[in-house]
Amino acid sequence: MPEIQPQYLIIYNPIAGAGKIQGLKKMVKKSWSGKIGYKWKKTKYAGHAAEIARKAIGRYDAVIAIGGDGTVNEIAGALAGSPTAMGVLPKGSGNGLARHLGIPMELKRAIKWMRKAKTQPMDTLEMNGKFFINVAGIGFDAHVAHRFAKAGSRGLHTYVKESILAYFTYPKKNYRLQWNGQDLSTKAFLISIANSSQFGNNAYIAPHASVSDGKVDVSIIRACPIWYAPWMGYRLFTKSLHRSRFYQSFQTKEVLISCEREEEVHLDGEAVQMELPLTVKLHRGNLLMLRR
Ligand SMILES: Nc1ncnc2c1ncn2[C@@H]1O[C@H](COP(=O)(O)OP(=O)(O)OP(=O)(O)O)[C@@H](O)[C@H]1O
Repeated sequence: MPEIQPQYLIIYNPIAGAGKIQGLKKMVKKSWSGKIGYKWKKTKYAGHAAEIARKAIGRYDAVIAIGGDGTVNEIAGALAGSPTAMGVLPKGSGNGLARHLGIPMELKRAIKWMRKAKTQPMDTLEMNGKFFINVAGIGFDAHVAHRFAKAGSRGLHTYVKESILAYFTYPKKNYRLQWNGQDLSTKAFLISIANSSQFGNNAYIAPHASVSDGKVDVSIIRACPIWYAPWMGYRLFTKSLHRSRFYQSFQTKEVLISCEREEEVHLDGEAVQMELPLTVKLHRGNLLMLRR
């Protein structure tokens, strides 16, 4: 008896990462022909990936995002709670979720990797009712996300430049966090709410996070002296932030975060303005993700 082929819808974001990729369709054809049935759709504007994914529910076995964390956020938000699975072929600048899931960063290898991937439930999150799947934050990283959105150019180079420029003037703020009957007031540089372990580019903000443990990792980076900042950077990229005395974290299903004034936040790296307080809620296992 011939095997039934799974049917995938590929959603391709042409502006993610470094832009157009030569020979992409050929790579998929060569690797998936006879094994996976698929159709292509290209996004035309921000928000388009979510619209396409919503229409694919029940019509395809999985929707595959070719893009970065912004594209993943849109598609995951549309598919969460549905029986249609999702897969990621990384093409962004940071690719935080794809890296956490161990998906090869080279597209050709990732396409081949996807052939043997199986669906597994993973957790998703919301902040004040807005969906996110990888990492959200308030404080310095959110401020950089807002600067990046206005910068006029994209890519890692712009991100690093905006981070350095912002670092010297960014004021630390007082936050209050409430979870599971606990109450913490602290002056912080940033607070991250992480489903996966990293922002992207192997910057591990929550070294021990799992996307399927039913818990979100809340990481607090406290104000540290300026001479210590390069060491914190080293710890971020070597998965050892938890060893720093300026780092604190806890795991929870829900958390309430208050701050002195209206705040810039980011959801999966996208700049968003939100009213305070921030209420974060986790939805256990409500997205089927293609993993190995
Ligand atoms: N055709 C398009 N024109 C303009 N914007 C688009 C288009 N298609 C998608 N977008 C938007 O592009 C933005 C960036 O995409 P994405 O986040 O996937 O890439 P990236 O920023 O390079 O990667 P990462 O988030 O991993 O760093 C998303 O917010 C998405 O909504």
